[in-house]
Amino acid sequence: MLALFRVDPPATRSREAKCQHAGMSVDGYRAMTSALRDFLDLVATAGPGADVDALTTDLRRWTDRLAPHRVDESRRVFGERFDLPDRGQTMTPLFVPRLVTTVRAEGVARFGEYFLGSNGAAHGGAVPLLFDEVLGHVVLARGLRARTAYLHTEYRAITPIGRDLTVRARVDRVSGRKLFLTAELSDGDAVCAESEALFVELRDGAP
Ligand SMILES: CCCCCCCCCCCCCC(=O)SCCNC(=O)CCNC(=O)[C@H](O)C(C)(C)COP(=O)(O)OP(=O)(O)OC[C@H]1O[C@@H](n2cnc3c(N)ncnc32)[C@H](O)[C@@H]1OP(=O)(O)O
Repeated sequence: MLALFRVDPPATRSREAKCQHAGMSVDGYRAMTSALRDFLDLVATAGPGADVDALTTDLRRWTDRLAPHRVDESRRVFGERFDLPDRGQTMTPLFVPRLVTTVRAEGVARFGEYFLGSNGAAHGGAVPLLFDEVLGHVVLARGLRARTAYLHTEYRAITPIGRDLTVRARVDRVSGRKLFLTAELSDGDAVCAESEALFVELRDGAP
């Protein structure tokens, strides 16, 4: 999981600068992570006939191409593209925000095949991953540096793979540095999962 950082104009500028420095256009980076999501979904769905040896050779070649570009965390782009709906990362299920305010967030979520647990249901660990992401949007919109202290998830029904789902999150209560939030994931009228979380605003100097 990631720590949250204040989103303000200087931070945004530095993120844009990171991409320019890396020679990555806005559209180019978006297309790359989208292609990577598609690839991961297809890896997950591949049957025994897939040409695994050739793919492994190709993948190894791409890995070797990327290896010299490794940079320290402060200069990385993955997950730092706050101008893109998925932050330019593939670690979490897709979340496309429709609305993000300081008190709530709402959007469309989709679990690709990559997140399958079994029998059409998303992996149980992927559901809180989505909630943490969505709640993170609300906390970030408040301009806070905060971290998840707990995230309790109740699984009400299976979370289906490959469908557009609705996810909603809200701030229920604030007490000093503590933010109590709740979130809900639904498939049409059916609630798939609910979550209660505590985010704690970091003390000055906390890593
Ligand atoms: C443009 C928009 C883009 C949006 C992008 C979105 C990006 C999304 C990115 C994804 C986002 C992902 C985000 C992530 O995933 S963040 C990564 C996952 N989380 C962590 O790694 C956190 C690890 N833990 C810590 O760092 C510390 O323990 C924290 C910072 C949480 C508190 O340590 P700190 O030393 O600061 O505080 P304190 O210990 O004095 O406690 C303070 C108060 O809190 C209460 N308390 C603490 N813990 C618990 C607990 N477990 N249950 C109940 N209560 C708890 C405590 O009793 C006390 O209450 P009170 O006595 O004051 O009443």
